[in-house]
Amino acid sequence: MPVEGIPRRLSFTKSVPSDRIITHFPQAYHADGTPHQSIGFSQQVRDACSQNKTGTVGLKICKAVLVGDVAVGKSCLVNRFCHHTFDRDYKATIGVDFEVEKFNILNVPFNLQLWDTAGQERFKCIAASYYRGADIVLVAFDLTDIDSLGHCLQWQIDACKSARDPLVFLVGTKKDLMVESTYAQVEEEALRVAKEMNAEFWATSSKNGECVKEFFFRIVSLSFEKAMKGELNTMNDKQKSIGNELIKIDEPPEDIYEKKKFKTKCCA
Ligand SMILES: Nc1nc2c(ncn2[C@@H]2O[C@H](COP(=O)(O)OP(=O)(O)OP(=O)(O)O)[C@@H](O)[C@H]2O)c(=O)[nH]1
Repeated sequence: MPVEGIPRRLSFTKSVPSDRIITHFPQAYHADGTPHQSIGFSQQVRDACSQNKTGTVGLKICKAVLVGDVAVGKSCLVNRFCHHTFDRDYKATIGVDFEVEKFNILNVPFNLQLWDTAGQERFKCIAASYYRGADIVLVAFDLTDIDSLGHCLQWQIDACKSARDPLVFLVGTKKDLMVESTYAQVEEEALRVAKEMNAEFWATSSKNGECVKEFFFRIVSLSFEKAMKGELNTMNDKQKSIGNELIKIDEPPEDIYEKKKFKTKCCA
């Protein structure tokens, strides 16, 4: 099925499952919990996608690392999104696990590489070696454990050390275990921490799936928009430098004038 409003000529949709096609910009979880104010893909990005001027974006893999305290629910979050499963038994992650998810955004292929790291102290060294070059840092905490929220800033600092100006998200897990009144208090504190981290806040449940798909669609869409804008800037810079080269070629080099002057002088 072609995506509505998007040309048929590209058939990337075929290699991507139908539930990984993004045609609309997903909204933030909480209006006060995000540093990203845009409510849609920019016109510049939409135009580039519809004209198939996407450069190398479709070939790149966007790297996301998921960090946070032990047993906050990182692996469950990944498994809910990638495999639609939930395991109530705790199995510690040894070092790291990773998944690759293929998306189609505005008819452009976009790949997400998701690194699920171990929260246990003894694996921290191994896990940290996978932070390098991350485009996205996801810091998870357990909504029922306020201490895990308190450690998020440090997780962010550690993960961002070797990342490349990443988008940062603060994600609360196990929302199904919260009663409304307690949740409201935790959310207030989480919004404060998110602001301090310049991160976008989300609250999810891997048990019942609440907001899990929306969360991943949001991170991948923001990342796509950022990658596209970077690519368009690079393409503009290249065009400008080609333009400058042409101007240089049009103008005769200075020494031609010098030779002419010399000739005139000799003939006179
Ligand atoms: N009720 C409920 N339990 C959850 C949820 N997410 C995770 N859990 C439980 O929390 C425990 C830990 O989950 P994991 O996903 O293994 O935690 P982790 O953060 O990956 O742990 P490490 O790999 O040790 O860092 C498991 O017993 C899960 O079943 C959730 O959304 N709701």
